Amino acid sequence: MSTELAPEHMIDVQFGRAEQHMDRIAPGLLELLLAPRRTITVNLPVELDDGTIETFAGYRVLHNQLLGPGKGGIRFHPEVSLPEVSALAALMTWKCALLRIPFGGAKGGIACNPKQLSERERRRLTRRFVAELGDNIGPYTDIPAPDLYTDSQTMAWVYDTYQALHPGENNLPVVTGKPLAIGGSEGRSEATGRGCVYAAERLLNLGVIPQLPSLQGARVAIQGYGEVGRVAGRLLHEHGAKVVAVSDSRGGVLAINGDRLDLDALNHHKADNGTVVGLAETRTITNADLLALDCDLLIPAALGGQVHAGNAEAVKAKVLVEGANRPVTPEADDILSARGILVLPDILANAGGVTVSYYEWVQNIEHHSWPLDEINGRLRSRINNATDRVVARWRAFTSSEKRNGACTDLRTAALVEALERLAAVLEQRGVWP
Ligand SMILES: NC(=O)C1=CN([C@@H]2O[C@H](COP(=O)(O)OP(=O)(O)OC[C@H]3O[C@@H](n4cnc5c(N)ncnc54)[C@H](OP(=O)(O)O)[C@@H]3O)[C@@H](O)[C@H]2O)C=CC1
Ligand SMILES: O=C(O)CCC(=O)C(=O)O
Repeated sequence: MSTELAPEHMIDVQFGRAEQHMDRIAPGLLELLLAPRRTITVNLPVELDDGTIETFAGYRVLHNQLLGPGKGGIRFHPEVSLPEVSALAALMTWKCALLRIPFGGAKGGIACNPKQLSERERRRLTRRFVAELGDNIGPYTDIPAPDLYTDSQTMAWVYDTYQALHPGENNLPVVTGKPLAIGGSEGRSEATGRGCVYAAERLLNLGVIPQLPSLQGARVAIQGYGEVGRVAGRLLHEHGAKVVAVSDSRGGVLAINGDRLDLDALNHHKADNGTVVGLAETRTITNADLLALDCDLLIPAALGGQVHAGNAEAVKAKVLVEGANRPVTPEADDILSARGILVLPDILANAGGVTVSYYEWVQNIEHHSWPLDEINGRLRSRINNATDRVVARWRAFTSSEKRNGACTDLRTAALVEALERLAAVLEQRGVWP
């Protein structure tokens, strides 16, 4: 892997860029906001359906608990590694601080190919992972949730395994993103895609791109057609935008004549064929083509490191909305910024998921459930508030900071906003003893 794509490089550079704007906190304490508090590696022997045993590596990183229990998803993917999970855990700390959610950051993952495992194998793998983690997760210490290639069913297995090991307690808040019947929240499965749309809408409404004042008529391309990309596409369509192209791991489709895709037909096609490729009235394109399409909004909603120094010059969108975690490298950030292309950063754009996870956690503790309208209303006001603060800080970056070469993009503004909150809490709490 090139240095540019290394997860620790991305996080270090992003953090360093924010640090240049912060003078209130001692350097030693600032480092505490970068380094993970605890990393766990477990080896998970699992019996496959054919009776053979395979051992999988699993990771859980607790990055920081300054604001509350660690919080973050569990992903299943062949490229899961400890550096990647650590970087994603740091993003969770910064995301929760930015959204003013009383959680710290954490992340987990298992290096596996979920598409080659049966449902029973994935269930055994999940149960073994939770059993190995033991008391290193808990309702008030470290709370998992869904991420790439995990879903509400996976979270039901997490809950059930933890509950079996800790009988007699209210363990519902140990994991979020559960099915509704097992203490899940209304709106959680849609929340990340919905949050992307709310953040993008607010950004445009704040007038940051005069020639694109709203989502109405905006041409959108989406990389990744899973939980995040699919929901973002549908809601953008409902807001009057035109989804012209989407992709998944097998390739992409572009509406013929640049017209909008028929999303109902697309969903049926994906359900029947396992891919978006081959939808009627479309032209097949590659993922590389999709990232370079002439459109207003580009939403990377799949893997990290997709927009990099090698392809950032080809991007033609006016705004990138980071549905995925860390899809744009720092080197690409520089290129996009120099070309006047805005990047709505992951810690804001995809924060809808953890926001509604927080609501699920509160509902579980209160033994209560809130209606969907209330959840979506709370989500919208929290995303709007965070977007307003990020844009205000971005606008306040002075010309002297720009002259001195400090990074003054939306990502840096969001990170400074998050780190200043963490730094203030760190100072108030004091360093033990
Ligand atoms: N779920 C959540 O609540 C949150 C998710 N995120 C981030 O959003 C991103 C997507 O997550 P989510 O939607 O939940 O995941 P899903 O597993 O539901 O969907 C992932 C999608 O990405 C596609 N994909 C995988 N590999 C590639 C590739 N190489 N090129 C193009 N597309 C690819 C998949 O294709 P295929 O369908 O062919 O497998 C699938 O359509 C991740 O980065 C995740 O960390 C961030 C915050 C919260
Ligand atoms: O919902 C959550 O708690 C975390 C979601 C997540 O992993 C993320 O925002 O990247």
